[in-house]
Amino acid sequence: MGNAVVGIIIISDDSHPCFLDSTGMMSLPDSSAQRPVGYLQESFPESAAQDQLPSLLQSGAQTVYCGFDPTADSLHVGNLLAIIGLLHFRKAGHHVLAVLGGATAQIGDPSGKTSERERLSADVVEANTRSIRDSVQRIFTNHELYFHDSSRKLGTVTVLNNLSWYKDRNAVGFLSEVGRYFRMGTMLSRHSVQSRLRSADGMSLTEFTYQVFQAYDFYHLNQTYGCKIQLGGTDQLGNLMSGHEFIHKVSGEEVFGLTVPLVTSSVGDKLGKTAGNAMWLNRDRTSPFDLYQFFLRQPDASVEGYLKLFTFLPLAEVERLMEQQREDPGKRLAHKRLAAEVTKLVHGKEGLDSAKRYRMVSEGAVWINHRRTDNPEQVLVPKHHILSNGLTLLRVGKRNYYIIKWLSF
Ligand SMILES: N[C@@H](Cc1ccc(O)cc1)C(=O)O
Repeated sequence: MGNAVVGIIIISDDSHPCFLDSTGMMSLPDSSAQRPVGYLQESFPESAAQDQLPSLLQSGAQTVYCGFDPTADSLHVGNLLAIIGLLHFRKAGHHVLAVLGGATAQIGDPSGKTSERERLSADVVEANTRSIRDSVQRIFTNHELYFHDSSRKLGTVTVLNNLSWYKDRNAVGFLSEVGRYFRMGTMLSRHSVQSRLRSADGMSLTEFTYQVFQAYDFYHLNQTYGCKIQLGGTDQLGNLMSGHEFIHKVSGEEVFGLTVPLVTSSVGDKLGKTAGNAMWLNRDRTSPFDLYQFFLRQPDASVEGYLKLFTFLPLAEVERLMEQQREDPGKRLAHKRLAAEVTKLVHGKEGLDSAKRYRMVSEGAVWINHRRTDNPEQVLVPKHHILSNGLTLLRVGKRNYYIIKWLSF
């Protein structure tokens, strides 16, 4: 299977998801609220793109899942697109499962990695899982609060940890029951395996078995929640295929895998991972201000695409913004809107407000003790900014003066 877009799913605002073909043609007559954004890159099986999947989605509320391995204590901007994918499904009335890989993070997914990552202890994974669970839940709540039209019924959200269905299993039972459905030839043919086998370090048995666990997760969710659709980044295609084949062999049921595109910057870097500086979704790693600035700084050529992918703005609104941007590019209205929408989704209204407050600082609209400052990291550092009389003079913009009286200094 190549990288061609084989089908683009549109999850409309009116609870009637419809399917697009690769030319972007929509199959539902009322297109006003829909977003032909090329959201889903590939579907598996490929043939399902045109008919089985659209009819499944239109037959009633489905359960869709996406997994995230807690290999760090925060997700990053690259994961956001998959979360937004789940949110689109939810918006269209489908139920979504966000699976945190408390078990799979201990195995380590070789997909898209050039070398094996260091083993993570169960304790570290558990702490990471807690932190990621909080932020994923916050994003779902922010979406509900700020981006959802309450007249429409949202699907449910369930956050799960795959450790819960592995912790009581033993290795002998698992291999004896599940392992025999997996054929070595097929497993070896996966791109993630092939590329690693060719590398100098090769691949451990632990990593090699990763696809079995992700396939079993899909099976478990299919049995427990009737889940028939798994969403993942493009590097997940092999794991999605393993799940599809496994479920088909065990139960004869047809399930589907969908991938969201890997977003790269205009110079081809993975978005948010430039020069090793990941843009994290947890605010103690990347502040709302830095996240806001990151989107504000995106090149002009990317902003329209990002507005479609990372925000829930109706397409007509995106077009209007781009029109205004073309009329007065210096105002960077489209960038500001993009930055605001993403910051609000990730950090809520309070996070956005704090990002904007700091923006005033970085634009040089803040004076401390008559000195203009433009570094948000250096605003009100007690050692530097408290005058000998225990006061600090603060000016924000042209007219807002404040006297801060410090109770202890
Ligand atoms: N393998 C996925 C995460 C994942 C984990 C468990 C799953 O069941 C599904 C997906 C990734 O690395 O992005």
